[in-house]
Amino acid sequence: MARHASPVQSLLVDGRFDGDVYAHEPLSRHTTYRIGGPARFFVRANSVGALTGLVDVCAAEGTPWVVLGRGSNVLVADGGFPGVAIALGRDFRTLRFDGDRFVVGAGASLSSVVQEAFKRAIGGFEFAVGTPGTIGGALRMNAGTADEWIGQRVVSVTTYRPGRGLIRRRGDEIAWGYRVSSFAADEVILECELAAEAADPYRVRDKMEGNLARRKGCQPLSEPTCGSVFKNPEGASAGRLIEAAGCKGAEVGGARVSDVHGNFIVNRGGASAADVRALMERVRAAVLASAGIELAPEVRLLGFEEDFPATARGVGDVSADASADADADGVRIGERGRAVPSEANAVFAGGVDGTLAGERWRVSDGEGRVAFASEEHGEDGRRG
Ligand SMILES: NC(=O)C1=CN([C@@H]2O[C@H](COP(=O)(O)OP(=O)(O)OC[C@H]3O[C@@H](n4cnc5c(N)ncnc54)[C@H](OP(=O)(O)O)[C@@H]3O)[C@@H](O)[C@H]2O)C=CC1
Ligand SMILES: C=C(O[C@H]1[C@H](O)[C@@H](CO)O[C@H](OP(=O)(O)OP(=O)(O)OC[C@H]2O[C@@H](n3ccc(=O)[nH]c3=O)[C@H](O)[C@@H]2O)[C@@H]1NC(C)=O)C(=O)O
Repeated sequence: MARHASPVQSLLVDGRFDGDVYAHEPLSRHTTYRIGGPARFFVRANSVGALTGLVDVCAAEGTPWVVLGRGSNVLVADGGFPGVAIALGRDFRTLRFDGDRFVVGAGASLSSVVQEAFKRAIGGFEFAVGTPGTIGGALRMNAGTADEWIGQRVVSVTTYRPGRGLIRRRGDEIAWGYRVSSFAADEVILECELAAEAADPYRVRDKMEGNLARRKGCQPLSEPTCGSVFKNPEGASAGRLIEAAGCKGAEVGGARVSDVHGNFIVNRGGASAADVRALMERVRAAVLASAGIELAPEVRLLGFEEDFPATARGVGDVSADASADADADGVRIGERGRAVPSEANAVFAGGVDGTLAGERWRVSDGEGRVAFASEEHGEDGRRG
């Protein structure tokens, strides 16, 4: 080990760290856009202990870190990300049916839940058919359509926040808005329970087939994209505005505004992040000029030095975004439950036992700090 290794490096090069560690890993390998420069470290954390130990060390050391799902809604800068990009491995990929609910690890794919619901004739997940990404990403973004979103199905979510520990909230204690939720910026979603209600299997199948056919008809699903680039402005459609502004087919380098759907920018092969970003700016300016509407990005930008203009309010800070929206627009968020300070929701504080990622664990003190009762993994996530 290098003499001057930082605590983060020491942890990651330790052979007992429960996960896979890649130094200078190109994030283009981990995004659906196939775009993005290297992360200083790309880490697949396989257990709760490994994950919490890692984010604690990053937070203490001031090393930037981010949690990625399938990279389906992110544009990573060509220069990469100078910190630790964390993906959720083994223990976070679980999916269990528990009578009236699914218990799902945040690293499981959204589509695995949709398929399991289909097999068991459970309704309420048909809207997500064909939607990429993990459950963690879906909860963070409150994935969905205009009428249905994942937050509606949430019974509870368990998260980890450095300095606060494990937090479990009921679904109605979380603010769910349009493509936004009230989790704090440094909160990692670990696991959730989703309501599973029996439904007519034929209706489930028909609804899924209808949604998939509609999506195939109007989205460039076979090309590398990040899904919708911009959020729909209140009462309007970003795709329609972009088409009306004459931007369909516009290109910068290898990036092109899809001919199929105006709100998709496709990587035609070899597009750089700078190409996509420049095209986003061009589209934003064109819509502002033609319709007087400022489009805000739905895609998350990672590793860029300058914020995209419309993200100036709380970049990457969904909780700031959500509470601001909740105040400004009680209909979209407020009526579905306001965010409650996380301290009030640390239901496991005080030593209450629970299960997480299939292991028994408990919280050791009233501060919400975690200590694992698990025999398999120690407190710092290293194999015993
Ligand atoms: N309808 C559609 O066709 C499409 C929908 N999508 C949706 O976009 C979302 C992207 O999912 P995915 O590819 O997994 O995510 P990404 O890898 O794209 O990550 C996007 C952001 O999600 C947050 N995130 C991901 N996992 C976690 C976690 N466990 N805990 C906390 N935050 C997390 C991070 O936000 P932060 O930076 O704030 O930490 C991250 O920057 C999904 O909801 C997907 O369904 C994406 C493309 C198309
Ligand atoms: C793709 C994503 O989510 C999608 C999700 O798949 C679909 C499924 O209902 O609904 C949203 O798209 P959307 O609002 O663009 O839905 P669409 O039905 O395709 O378009 C809305 C309206 O705009 C029109 N439209 C769309 C594109 C276009 O180039 N021109 C146009 O006129 C359509 O004809 C339709 O009347 C989500 N996008 C946003 C920003 O909310 C994503 O999150 O990444």
